Amino acid sequence: MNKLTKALEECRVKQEKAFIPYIMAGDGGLERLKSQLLFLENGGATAVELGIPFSDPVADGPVIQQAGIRSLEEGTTLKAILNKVMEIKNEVKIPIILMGYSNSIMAYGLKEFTEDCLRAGISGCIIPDVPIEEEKMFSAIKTAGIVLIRLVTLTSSKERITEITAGAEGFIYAVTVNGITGARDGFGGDLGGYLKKVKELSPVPVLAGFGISKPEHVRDTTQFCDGVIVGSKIIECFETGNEAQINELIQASKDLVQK
Ligand SMILES: O=P(O)(O)OC[C@@H](O)[C@@H](O)c1c[nH]c2ccccc12
Repeated sequence: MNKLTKALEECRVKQEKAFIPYIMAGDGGLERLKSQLLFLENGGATAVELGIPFSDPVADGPVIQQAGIRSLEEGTTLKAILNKVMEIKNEVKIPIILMGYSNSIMAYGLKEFTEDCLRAGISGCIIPDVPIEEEKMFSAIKTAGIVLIRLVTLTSSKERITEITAGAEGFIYAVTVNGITGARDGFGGDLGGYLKKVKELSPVPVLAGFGISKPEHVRDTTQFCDGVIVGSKIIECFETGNEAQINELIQASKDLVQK
């Protein structure tokens, strides 16, 4: 079974919510990657979403854009990221999901990308600018047993959510805001209703992401779904040396909540 799917299944059995932190590969240099991944693994994260820095990141807010710029200035390339993951894969056990825009993968070459991902033990990919209609172009990734994570948004209709969740693998990424990534104080609208709707339709776990930055956000959202993804806040904590706050966020996902 795919390592990510297995980790999510273990959360379900333990009645815990999944917690997936996002970090930008190469932010602070790729030498930092191993210690960051091990810190997150030891803190109890379920998996890690590892960002590929890109010059034109359409969905990224200021914190992630800046992290991407720092990483590019370090000279980080997708090749170097995959080589680094390959090098540390026996020490880092946590499933890794690569997150990047389609251009980076196309430029690398799909076949070579898939082979290198397999060698590096990558469990999943998130390619947010690829709608399901174009997923076929990336089917080599799926065929290799690496899950392609699909996203739904607040503006997706019930019909669209039904199409997206049918045949979904790994988990469904339920975007919780209309906008770009970044910490926010709270969420508008009927977030609970939206997450419940996605959960009802999805055959795989549903994880909420975008704007989650406080333990109460984690608790508020996980009442209605199977876990969370936190990016900007994690990047900020690593940058300011406030790692304790990362552990608090992860712990919030382990507080048992009644569904
Ligand atoms: O940073 P936030 O608001 O906590 O959101 C998670 C997000 O950063 C991460 O999953 C992500 C980074 N870039 C993306 C682009 C599209 C979808 C998701 C992402």
